[in-house]
Amino acid sequence: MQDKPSGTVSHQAVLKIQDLSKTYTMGEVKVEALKHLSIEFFAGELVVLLGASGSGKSTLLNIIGGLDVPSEGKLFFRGREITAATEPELTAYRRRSIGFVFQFYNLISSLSALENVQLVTEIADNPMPADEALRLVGLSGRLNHFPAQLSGGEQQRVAIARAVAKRPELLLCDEPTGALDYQTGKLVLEVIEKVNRELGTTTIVITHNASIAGMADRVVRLGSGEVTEDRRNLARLSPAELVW
Ligand SMILES: Nc1ncnc2c1ncn2[C@@H]1O[C@H](COP(=O)(O)OP(=O)(O)OP(=O)(O)O)[C@@H](O)[C@H]1O
Repeated sequence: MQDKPSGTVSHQAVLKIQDLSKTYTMGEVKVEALKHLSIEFFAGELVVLLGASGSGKSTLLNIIGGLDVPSEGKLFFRGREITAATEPELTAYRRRSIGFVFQFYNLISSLSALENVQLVTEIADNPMPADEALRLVGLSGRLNHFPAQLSGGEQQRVAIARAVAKRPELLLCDEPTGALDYQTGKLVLEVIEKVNRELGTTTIVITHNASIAGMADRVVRLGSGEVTEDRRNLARLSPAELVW
C-alpha cells in the first residue's frame, strides 16, 4: 500500500463541471459525446477515469484542458469560469495550468530529451529546470538522447517531464500506457504517481484498463457520456502492486 495519507487530497474543488454537454454534428448525424455531466475534482487527488470506447473520456479531458469547448454547460477552474474565457485567457489557462500527456508522446524528433522539455520551460512563468524535471522521471542519464534513441517508456517519461516542468496544477493523461508493454506501462504509472505524490499535482488518468483504478484516490466511470460510477479507494495501491 502507498503511504500517501488520504489527507493530502483537499476538499477544495479545483475543477467544477456543471451540466456539461458536448454534441458533435457531422452532416445529418449528431453524436452526444457528453450528456449533462456534472462533477468536481479536488486539489491533489489522483483520479482514474474509466469507460468503454466512445463513452466520452477524451472529450471530457479535452474540454477540461481547454482544447475543446462544450456545447452547453460550465467549467470552473479555481472559481474562474473557463467556459466564459476569452481566447487569450484560454491560451494562458492551457499554458500555465494544464499539463497534457497523450498515448503517443508527441516529442520533436530533432531535439534531445532536454531540449524537448526546454521548449516548455522557456515559455512558462515559473518552471522547474528541464534537467530537474527529467531527473524526477528517472531520466537524468538520458538528457542528450534523441527520441529515436529512447525506448517507448523513456519517451513517455520525457513527455511527462515536459508536462510537469511548468508546474501545472492539473496533469491530464489520456491513455498514457496505451502504447506500452506491461512492465514499461507500470514504470510510467509509477512516474505519474510520483508526480502526484511529490508535487501534489491534481491528476486525471484516462485508461481502458480497470486494473489501473487501484492506484487512484478516486475512480470515475463514464458510460454513454454520463458518470455511471464515482467512488473513492480506501487506500491507493502502488503501480508495482497492480496486476493485469
Ligand atoms: N471530433 C469529433 N467529431 C465527431 N464525433 C466525435 C469527435 N470526437 C469524438 N466523437 C464521438 O464522440 C463520442 C465520444 O468520443 P471520445 O473520444 O470522447 O470517447 P472515449 O471514451 O475517449 O473513447 P476511446 O476510449 O475509444 O478513446 C464517440 O462516439 C466519438 O465517435
